[in-house]
Amino acid sequence: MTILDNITAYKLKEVAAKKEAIPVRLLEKFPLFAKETKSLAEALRISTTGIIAEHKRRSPSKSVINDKVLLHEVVSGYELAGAKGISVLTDSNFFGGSLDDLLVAEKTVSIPILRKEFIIDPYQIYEAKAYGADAILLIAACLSAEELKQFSHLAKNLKLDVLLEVHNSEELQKSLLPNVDMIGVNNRNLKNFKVNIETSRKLSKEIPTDFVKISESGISDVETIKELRTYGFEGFLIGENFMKTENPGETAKQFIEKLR
Ligand SMILES: O=P(O)(O)OC[C@@H](O)[C@@H](O)c1c[nH]c2ccccc12
Repeated sequence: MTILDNITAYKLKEVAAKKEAIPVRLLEKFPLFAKETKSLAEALRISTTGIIAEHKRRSPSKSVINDKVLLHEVVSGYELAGAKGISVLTDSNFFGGSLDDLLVAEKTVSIPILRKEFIIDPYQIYEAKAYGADAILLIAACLSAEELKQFSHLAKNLKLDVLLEVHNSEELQKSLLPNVDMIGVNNRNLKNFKVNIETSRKLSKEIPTDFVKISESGISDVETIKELRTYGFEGFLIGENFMKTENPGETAKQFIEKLR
């Protein structure tokens, strides 16, 4: 069993319980369900820096990253720093996040927000919308080609942007779908947590230009970003490098200034 298998097995149980507590027809009545969403893909396309800054308290690979800072201070700091999108981890069991985090982020910033979650059921896409997300993450390693198709179609119907995450060519081949806006190459292998930026360089050539290319995980210096831009990447998802410091917003600000 890999950690990803553990997480998805846990998610199946979690989602079954949630569906009982708040069925989709109730989610559809949440005030934020009617909110007009903002496109993360568009925001990245017109940006010269392209940073998506992530709020992440802990992770299975690093345990605690930062549980002292307040989410609203982190995300407002990220926005002020010039981030083009905010990623909020909503998984509680493995990452210490919650849907309340998403609500607080939505109240705090006006840039697009990505719900970072292990989505294994369409229910979670309705939930993302009800709690104020503008975009969702789909992970090719957790889903079949048919599920990727169905889930991205549903997200588009709900006016949510789709970031589809891949880690190898095989996953990429089933991910080039019409309702996908952004392809994210995860430099971290979710099966063993090893980080290798080469994954982005290698897969970049196989991603058609109609998708916004995003490089995710393990990015800690601006030189890497400048280099990855030459491979066509327009978005860069950064969590730990900001979160591990006392003032993530300030760290992001100094980082983004060096990119301008
Ligand atoms: O903290 P990092 O190494 O900068 O990585 C951020 C982000 O890419 C990472 O948290 C992530 C990428 N894909 C995921 C899927 C699930 C949970 C987390 C992730």
